[in-house]
Amino acid sequence: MANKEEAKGLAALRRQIDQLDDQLLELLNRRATLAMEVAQVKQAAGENGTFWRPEREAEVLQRVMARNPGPLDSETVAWLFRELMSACLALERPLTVAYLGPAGTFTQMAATKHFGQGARLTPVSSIPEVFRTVQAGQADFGVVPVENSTEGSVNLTLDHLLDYPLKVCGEVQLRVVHNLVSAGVPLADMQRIYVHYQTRAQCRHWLAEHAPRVQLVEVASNAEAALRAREDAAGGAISTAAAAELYGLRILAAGIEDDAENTTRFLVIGDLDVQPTGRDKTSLVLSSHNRPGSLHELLRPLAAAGISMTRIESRPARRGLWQYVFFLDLEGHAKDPAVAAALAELQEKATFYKLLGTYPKAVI
Ligand SMILES: O=C(O)C(=O)C[C@]1(C(=O)O)C=C[C@@H](O)C=C1
Repeated sequence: MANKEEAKGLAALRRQIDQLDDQLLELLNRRATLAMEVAQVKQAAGENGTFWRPEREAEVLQRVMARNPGPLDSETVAWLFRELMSACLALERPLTVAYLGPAGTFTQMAATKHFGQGARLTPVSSIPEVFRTVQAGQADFGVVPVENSTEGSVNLTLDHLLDYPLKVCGEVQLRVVHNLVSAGVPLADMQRIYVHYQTRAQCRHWLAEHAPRVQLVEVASNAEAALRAREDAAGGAISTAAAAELYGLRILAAGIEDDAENTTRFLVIGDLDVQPTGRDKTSLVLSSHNRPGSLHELLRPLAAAGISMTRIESRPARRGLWQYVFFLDLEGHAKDPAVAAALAELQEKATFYKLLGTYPKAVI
């Protein structure tokens, strides 16, 4: 009897869900039709580049997160709307995105997080290759890792930002979870672990405690580590859960990164000027005279204008001995009047100055 009642209750609820789904379907397609009209407006205005508008997407996400009454949490709502916009954009004009592959890397996860499932993602073999592919017009945008909360900067990305005329059009933050995986061999019998150098550094303590005598073999990416372990009956890998699933490996230990907050920040690179949203960041690179106090003096306009610097990183300039360039991230958009004035002053004082990009802060 109770079961019959339960079935009746369930059927009634499901009828209501079906009704709402019909309404949602209608609304989703009405929204998609509007996005197609937006495409016509862009075309009529003579736009022939990408139709992607990161500032508008950030605004939509912030708006729905702020208005979300629950019980869905705001991050989930933002994920849903990200996918919705991705699907709408694919109807306007599909977007192509090159990322540091192979499939199953954190960079792929970051690219999907930022562009959604509607974008056509292409794995390429290295960070320089991402830059080259975008510069050659073979992809609209590229996604590369730039810094990790445990391990610091990805120098190859910084050096290429300096060398290429591409712009930073966005940032993506991703919680990075590492796993010990294998095709079957348990840790006790493992002779080798394939691991990317950044990952190795992020799991240093775990490896010292759990695998002190296992040989560590360095590979070019987290996904390659999984691929190598698949071919090696005595080898394991540290890799992503996505790569383990993709390549048919077992997860032996999950979440083995030393810092439970371990996060990587990625940059979107391309040839697009992104408009202000009110919650933006600006990235630039500069150098100063090699004199005591000159860096302090160079950065004074920022402090004077109350602009907060979220990051500063020095790298050898690779021209001249002990010459350095400084990578800076600031709060605000380069078009915000206070930021624009401070940047003009910086540019005047610096011996070298390059604006890398000005873009919305990561929303999710
Ligand atoms: O507003 C636009 O410019 C659109 O193209 C519409 C839309 C959306 O679906 O809301 C789609 C893609 C853009 O990246 C931003 C927003």
